[in-house]
Amino acid sequence: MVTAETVLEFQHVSKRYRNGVLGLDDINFSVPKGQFVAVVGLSGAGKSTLLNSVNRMIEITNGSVLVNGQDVTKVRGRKLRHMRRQIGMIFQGFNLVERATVQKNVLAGRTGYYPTWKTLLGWYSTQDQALAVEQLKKVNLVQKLYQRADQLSGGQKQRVAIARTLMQDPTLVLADEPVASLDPKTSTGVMRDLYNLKKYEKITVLVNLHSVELALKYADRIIGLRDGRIVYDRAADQSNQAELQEIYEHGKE
Ligand SMILES: Nc1ncnc2c1ncn2[C@@H]1O[C@H](COP(=O)(O)OP(=O)(O)OP(=O)(O)O)[C@@H](O)[C@H]1O
Repeated sequence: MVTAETVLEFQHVSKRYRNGVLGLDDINFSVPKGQFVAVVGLSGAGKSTLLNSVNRMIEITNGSVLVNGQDVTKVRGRKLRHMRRQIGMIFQGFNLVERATVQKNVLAGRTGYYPTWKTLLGWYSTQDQALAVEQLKKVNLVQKLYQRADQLSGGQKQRVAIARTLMQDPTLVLADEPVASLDPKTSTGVMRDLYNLKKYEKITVLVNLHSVELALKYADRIIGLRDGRIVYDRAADQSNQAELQEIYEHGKE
């Protein structure tokens, strides 16, 4: 049921790819405001398909996805652009403009608020430039403001991506394997920054993770996928490693 506090809701969502593969098979769940959800499962279980169906990077074939009560499958044009502003995305590969400065990369998060010609010319208000500094402070990277992105470590790049997302002022952040290419210590730092989005900004976070250990450590709730279906959905503090292991058994692989 959708309440005023529900940020994300999947209602009977299925996705069949053109080759016949059922990426998602009747997915139902809702996420209240400020919850940190980890989605775990084997490679090919449907985690990316699930995440990408929220901001319409893929089109679902059945059901509805609601963000803040609005059915994302029904919005077009300006409304779609507006809806996408509410959804921040964090990727495994960071998706920064490597040759641009940290400042430019963070300001790019504001793109949805400007006409395209202004962003192409790099015209951002002084207010937004100050905001970029504020966001970088939150991820402890303000000292890198004028450094080029390609000079940063993987962990620093992901934190720039988090600051960029904050510029959007999102209500929901989706992170697809955000720490998959980082070492364990750096991963912990990035996970903590994601956790802080929930803690200090009350942002709802949905993160695809390979690591059950990280899911148990940072998430409020763990959703397990297998062959496109939800096979596990429980609070993290009521979960244990042995039960979670079940998600990884009996799969196709
Ligand atoms: N564009 C596509 N066309 C056809 N089938 C696809 C496509 N993308 C994904 N699939 C299939 O859909 C299923 C779910 O894939 P998905 O990438 O969502 O899984 P995942 O859990 O994110 O895996 P990984 O961790 O490897 O990214 C898999 O069987 C996959 O092969």
